[in-house]
Amino acid sequence: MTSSTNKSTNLDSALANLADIVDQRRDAFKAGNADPKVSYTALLFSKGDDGILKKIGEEATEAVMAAKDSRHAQLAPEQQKLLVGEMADLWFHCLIALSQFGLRPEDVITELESRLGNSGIEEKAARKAANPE
Ligand SMILES: N=c1c2ncn([C@@H]3O[C@H](COP(=O)(O)OP(=O)(O)OP(=O)(O)O)[C@@H](O)[C@H]3O)c2ncn1[C@@H]1O[C@H](COP(=O)(O)O)[C@@H](O)[C@H]1O
Repeated sequence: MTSSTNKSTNLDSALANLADIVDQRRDAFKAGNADPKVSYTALLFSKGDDGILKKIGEEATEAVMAAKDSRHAQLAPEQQKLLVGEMADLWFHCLIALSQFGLRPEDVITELESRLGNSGIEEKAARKAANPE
């Protein structure tokens, strides 16, 4: 597996390039120029909000199950490979959802970057204090 000190790919550009393909498929599908029988991406867009969001739930569950399997197998390489595959499926379907809602992975990266250095514990405590139930 790739370590954080051995980054062979540019994460930003990899996600942006895939999002470009997804957006192109979305626009082509809307224009009647992408066939859901040929393009899996077009097939997802043909299912609309509910179909796309349902798929994220399914892929998230598959990723959780793969992670449990990998832990059970003490992170054996074959199980780790399956887990990476399931996480890739989940990320891909998240890109489809972002596209469906007119958003980009850059929006998510900007949000994550804005949180850098902010303690999650402190952020949650401040939110609770501002909105006590
Ligand atoms: N990155 C992906 C990608 N990742 C996953 N998938 C598809 O997502 C689906 C995963 O869903 P499932 O888990 O339900 O698949 P499954 O396990 O085969 O099905 P089940 O047995 O669980 O029912 C599979 O059909 C995968 O092929 C993807 N399909 C497309 N892409 C990218 O999107 C581009 C455009 O794809 P098309 O629109 O199909 O041309 C491709 O060139 C790729 O770069």
